[in-house]
Amino acid sequence: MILLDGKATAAAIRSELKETVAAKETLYGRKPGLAVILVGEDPASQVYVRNKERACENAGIESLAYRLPADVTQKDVEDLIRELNTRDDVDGILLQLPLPKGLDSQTCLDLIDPEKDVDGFHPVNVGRLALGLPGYAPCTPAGVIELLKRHEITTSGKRAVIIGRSNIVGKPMAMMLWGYGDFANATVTVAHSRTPNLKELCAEADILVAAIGRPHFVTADMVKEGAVVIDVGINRTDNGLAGDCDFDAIKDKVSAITPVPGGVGPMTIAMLLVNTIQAYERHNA
Ligand SMILES: Nc1nc2c(c(=O)[nH]1)N[C@@H](CN(C=O)c1ccc(C(=O)N[C@@H](CCC(=O)O)C(=O)O)cc1)CN2
Ligand SMILES: [Mg+2]
Repeated sequence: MILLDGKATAAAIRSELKETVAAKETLYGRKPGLAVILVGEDPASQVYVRNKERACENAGIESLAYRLPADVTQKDVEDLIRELNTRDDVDGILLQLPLPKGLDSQTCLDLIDPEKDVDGFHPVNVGRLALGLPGYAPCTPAGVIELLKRHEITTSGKRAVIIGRSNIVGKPMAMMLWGYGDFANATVTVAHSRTPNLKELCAEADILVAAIGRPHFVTADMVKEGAVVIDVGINRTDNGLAGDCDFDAIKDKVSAITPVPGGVGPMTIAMLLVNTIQAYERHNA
């Protein structure tokens, strides 16, 4: 069994990026800039934003954090995005999700300049991904692809099952597994809470991606012998962080598996840096 160590892989990517940034900074005369908007006090979001700021700092990216109170108006968030769109020192803009109740995240995401949309959530970038055009891919599924690539796991001709159909993970993951650059060509099924015979379906998967948000949902009987299992779940339980997969029960059955923590999560942040540097290069082109 190969442990798909996202923490180590992300660290390797981050150190490669640090060199790229140092070289580009000399060329362009300024550091890349990432604006991060965090609204409210959600504890998990605070952790992720802090980790993003730290990762930026280590890579030589200027991070500009905007921490807004939970009772901020929709208009104030929108005005901030409009201002960041015009700023020359800001290459990437990200709005940490979820937003507190009462704020409309899609309206905010729609306002982000697609060229600065390093999360890949703007409809233009979603469309570009669907069409196989250059753009920004969402960081979590992009991190999964990068983790597979760096472990020389191919997907061509394989059967992939994704559990979960979110805009952040399930939908873009499907698009990327069936065709993303020179990678992919999997046959993809997107399953969800109303999929009949879910266990049997999952048990046919060569690649199983769990992104359903339920601790230890994927049990040994749902996993094919020798499958590659990608656990995207990060569930906070009384016993600490738990993935969507029952790691201990399935680890001896699989050929490769991501741990939680230390799997897909750190890759998400590494891919955010990749997208930000890409935005910086395009901005300076
Ligand atoms: N604007 C965005 N919002 C959200 C995204 C996103 O990509 N863009 N994804 C998730 C949260 N997320 C990044 O924002 C994220 C989640 C988890 C991790 C991570 O490194 N997890 C660690 C565990 C850390 C912990 O919780 O203690 C791990 O898995 O090892 C990074 C980023 C939703 N919102
Ligand atoms: Mg991200």
